[in-house]
Amino acid sequence: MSSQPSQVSPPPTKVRTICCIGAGYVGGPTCSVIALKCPHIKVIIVDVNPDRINAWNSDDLPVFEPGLDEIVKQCRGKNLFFSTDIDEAIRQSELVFVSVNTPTKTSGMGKGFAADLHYVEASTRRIASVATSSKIIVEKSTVPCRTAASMRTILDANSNSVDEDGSPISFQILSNPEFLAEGTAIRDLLNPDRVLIGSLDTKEGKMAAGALREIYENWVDGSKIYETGLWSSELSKLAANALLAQRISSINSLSAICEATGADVDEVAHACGLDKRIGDRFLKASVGFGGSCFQKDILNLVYLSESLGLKEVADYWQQVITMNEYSKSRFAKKVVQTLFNTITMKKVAVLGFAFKKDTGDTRESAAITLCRYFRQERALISIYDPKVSNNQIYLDMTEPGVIDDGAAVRSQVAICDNAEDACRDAEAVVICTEWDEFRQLDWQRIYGRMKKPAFVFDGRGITDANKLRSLGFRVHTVGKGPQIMDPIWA
Ligand SMILES: NC(=O)c1ccc[n+]([C@@H]2O[C@H](COP(=O)([O-])OP(=O)(O)OC[C@H]3O[C@@H](n4cnc5c(N)ncnc54)[C@H](O)[C@@H]3O)[C@@H](O)[C@H]2O)c1
Ligand SMILES: O=c1ccn([C@@H]2O[C@H](COP(=O)(O)OP(=O)(O)O[C@H]3O[C@H](CO)[C@@H](O)[C@H](O)[C@H]3O)[C@@H](O)[C@H]2O)c(=O)[nH]1
Repeated sequence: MSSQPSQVSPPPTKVRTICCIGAGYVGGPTCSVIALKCPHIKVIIVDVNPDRINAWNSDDLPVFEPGLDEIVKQCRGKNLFFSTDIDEAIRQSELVFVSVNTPTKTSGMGKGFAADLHYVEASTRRIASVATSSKIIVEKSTVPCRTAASMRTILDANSNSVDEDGSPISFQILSNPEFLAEGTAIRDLLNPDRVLIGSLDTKEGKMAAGALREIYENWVDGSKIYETGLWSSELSKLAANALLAQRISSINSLSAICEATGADVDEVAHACGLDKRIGDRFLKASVGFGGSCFQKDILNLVYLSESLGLKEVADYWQQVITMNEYSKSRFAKKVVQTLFNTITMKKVAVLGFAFKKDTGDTRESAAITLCRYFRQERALISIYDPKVSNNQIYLDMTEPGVIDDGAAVRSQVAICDNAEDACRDAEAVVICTEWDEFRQLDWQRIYGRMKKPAFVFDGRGITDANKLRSLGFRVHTVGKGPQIMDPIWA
């Protein structure tokens, strides 16, 4: 060690070891793909939750994603490690991804809107306190615009370390938001539309961005890697989710007009999507969007706009959420009204509980909202989902803070091993998730075992309504013209 502290040690330019703080839906798959594509890099994924880490180290991974198992099995123990030793992983790494949860705040200032950043802050403080060499810190979590500035302040104020040459260590912060969608995470990670890297416009900032770019270039074409300023990168993540969710709320608002007029929302979406300026993707009418991101990130954008004094902007984006709530409640009301205005003690089968197909994730799933409506109406609910665990369903159905609600839920909600069992003796089938297996159900057999009249409420537009009607069902599909025009229904 030299006696005179020299200049601040610059950010690393070569990355040999990566630490990812947060072994969740993003950190796990993202860093597993990095390990797969960069065999020369050691990747350590860490978490405060030992159960999660144990699951990552087992045959039963905590996240279901098509293709993920194979990648983890191929890399685990070679250059991919899952650990609870966060400090050691930070120390070993030149680059640290912060991929922790940023849920909506449930109390205090900004309650119900602002992102709760305390997991990000805790991770940042931990990095500052244990690092003994300069590092690149990468915001992977979705965060409000200018979070990197707070992280930088915390890092600079809390790190007194010098590296092995006696130079004070430094941190460069990058924003590298993740755009994967659940259910297609591995496909999205292997072939992303773009990789966004935000950095400060300084020599050190650009060097750090270059080091991260080099990692992605092991499998992503350089032309797809877009470097921007830090604040643009942070805001782009919120903006992308807001624009995507806005499309769904737009088509769902039109589905209400379709139902009232006899227009068909799929035809309307197709006709509009043929215009290249609009495009045909992400225009599938549904019972409402779910997932851990859309609502949270829009609320975050609403809060940001309000904090900046931009009330009209906040109101504009808030409407996307309002329309989504309306879509769910409109659909639930349709079920109750159609079943002669009461579902008390009637058996309602709910097919699908995940927020979309090919995931076991239920966060903000429309099925939760619908089932809660049905519970309030005192229906008997039988649920089937191919991937969601029974415990998760019971957890989601239980009202927090209500005494003995767990027992009440179990007396009102049954969980079945397959769709046909869920539908047996039911008065209505409600399709909440577009699982492929629901497209191939034996509807004739299901009809034979249901109470009559037998109703199907298709919240995802995946059934052949005319075929079902020919079997005797009465069918409501979201966004499909008025039932008064259907002679069987009338
Ligand atoms: N889920 C998605 O599809 C998706 C996609 C893109 C971006 N994002 C964003 O990525 C972030 C992570 O989302 P997720 O779905 O992976 O969340 P998650 O809840 O599945 O995982 C976060 C993990 O971080 C861990 N953690 C929290 N604080 C920690 C700390 N101080 N030290 C170590 N571990 C800690 C938690 O225990 C948890 O396992 C969020 O900001 C989210 O908005 C999510
Ligand atoms: O045309 C559509 C498309 C989607 N959905 C619903 O919208 C929700 C969200 O779907 P999707 O966006 O496919 O899944 P997420 O995993 O929530 O991914 C979104 O949120 C992630 C977290 O920020 C981003 O990284 C992704 O780019 C963004 O698509 C689900 O309930 C879908 O059923 C519709 O109702 N109609």
